[in-house]
Amino acid sequence: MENFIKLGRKIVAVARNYRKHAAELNNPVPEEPMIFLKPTSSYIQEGEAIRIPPGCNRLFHEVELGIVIGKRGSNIPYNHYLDYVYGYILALDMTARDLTEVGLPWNISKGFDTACPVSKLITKSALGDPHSARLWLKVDGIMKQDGNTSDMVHNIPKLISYISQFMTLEPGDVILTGTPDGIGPVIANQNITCGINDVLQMSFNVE
Ligand SMILES: CC(=O)CC(=O)C(=O)O
Ligand SMILES: [Mg+2]
Repeated sequence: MENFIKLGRKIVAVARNYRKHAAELNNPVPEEPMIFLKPTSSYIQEGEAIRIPPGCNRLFHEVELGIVIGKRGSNIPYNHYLDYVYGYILALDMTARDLTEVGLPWNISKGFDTACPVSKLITKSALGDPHSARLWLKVDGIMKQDGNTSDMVHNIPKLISYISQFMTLEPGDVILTGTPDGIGPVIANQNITCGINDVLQMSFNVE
């Protein structure tokens, strides 16, 4: 499972899961988790660059905690969620915001090649409490996002139990848990560095 990318399973992403982020976009906070999919062809790892998709003039960063699923399951009970978590990753849900604003679906605006930069796997023990993890992101060294997973509207057991009512979760699937506030634009030749607690940092250039 260290190599969740090679397994090529699905990326399930959660939208508007932090109140301040929903507010910065003037969006309502959904009562139930709001889910979309990103294709696994959008994965990149450190050493690869983020590429601005054709027609995009407002590419935005979103730093997120990702959950890597370790066991197949559907209708997973809330209290059993941890049995299905293999580990975690730090991820970017890169978003072509001008394409998102054209309307739904978000397949291209959030699914273009390079739209999902990810870290290597973080073990459960290395992360500690996933509901108390600092997520931060800097663009060219300037802090833009500085949030904490304690502010998630729908927590990890809720996300796993909710999603698995509709989609069987499989080993290697990744759930992106939504972004805290502070999202903003990046342009070519800028650098994004982000981190989670003192556990891990990663860095990507925009091409
Ligand atoms: C509209 C969005 O970008 C929603 C999203 O991806 C989020 O993390 O919130
Ligand atoms: Mg997102």
